[in-house]
This record gives sequence, structure tokens and C-alpha cells, in this order.
Amino acid sequence: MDIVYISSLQVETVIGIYDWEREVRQLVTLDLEMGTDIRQAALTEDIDSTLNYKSVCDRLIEFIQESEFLLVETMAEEIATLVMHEFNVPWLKLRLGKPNAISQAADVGVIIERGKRI
Ligand SMILES: Nc1nc2c(c(=O)[nH]1)N=C([C@H](O)[C@@H](O)CO)CN2
Repeated sequence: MDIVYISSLQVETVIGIYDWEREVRQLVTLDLEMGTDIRQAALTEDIDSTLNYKSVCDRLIEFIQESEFLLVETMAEEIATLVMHEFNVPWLKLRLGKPNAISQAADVGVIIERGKRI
């Protein structure tokens, strides 16, 4: 299995359980690894033969900017489902961080792995 990845994608959104968090936009960061097979694209240099990381980034930015989740857990699950269904990804690992949530911590968040490696 090969991997197409996105590192440190940064998007501002409404997220959080406290009242004040429903009134502001906060930064979330994503590291995403997506299982795929790059061999056909490597042979042909055809962007349509591979998982286009720009298309994934554009879709995730749009989705996250429009969302209003309470928990990072829910956002992570919804992102995983979107990527697997819309981009035909059989396996992924996602790290979703909320770097400004805890002033004494560099970052907090969740890491999830979904699907099967092929
Ligand atoms: N496991 C989680 N813990 C917490 C979350 C969360 O989404 N998942 N969220 C908060 C608050 O919204 C926090 O980010 C505000 O400081 C607290 N704990």
C-alpha cells in the first residue's frame, strides 16, 4: 500500500463545548495519511490516475469551514467518512489538533485510523 499525505492543513472553524466557543472561530490542524496505489500514476503521469491531494484539501477546507462541531472526535469521524466515501480511500490515519485550546499545551486532539490497509 502506498500513501498520499497532507501535513499541517490549517482551517478556522466553530468548534467546542463551551458557550464562548460557539461565538468565535478557532484553528484546527490536520495531518492525513491516505492509503492508495500510486503505480499507475507513476507510469502515466496522469493526475486522474491518482488521489489528487489538492482536491482533498479543497474539499476538507470547505467542509471544515462550514461545520460547527462540539467535539474534535465528531469532526474527526465525519472527515474520515467523507474522505473514504468521496475519494474512494480504503484506509486512512487522521490526526486532528486544536492547537490553541489549552494555553499550557502545544496541541491537543485525536488520532484515528479507519478502514483496511490493502
Ligand atoms: N476529548 C476531548 N476533550 C475536550 C474537547 C474535545 O473536543 N474532545 N473539547 C474541549 C473544549 O471544547 C476545549 O477545546 C476548550 O478549551 C475540552 N475537552
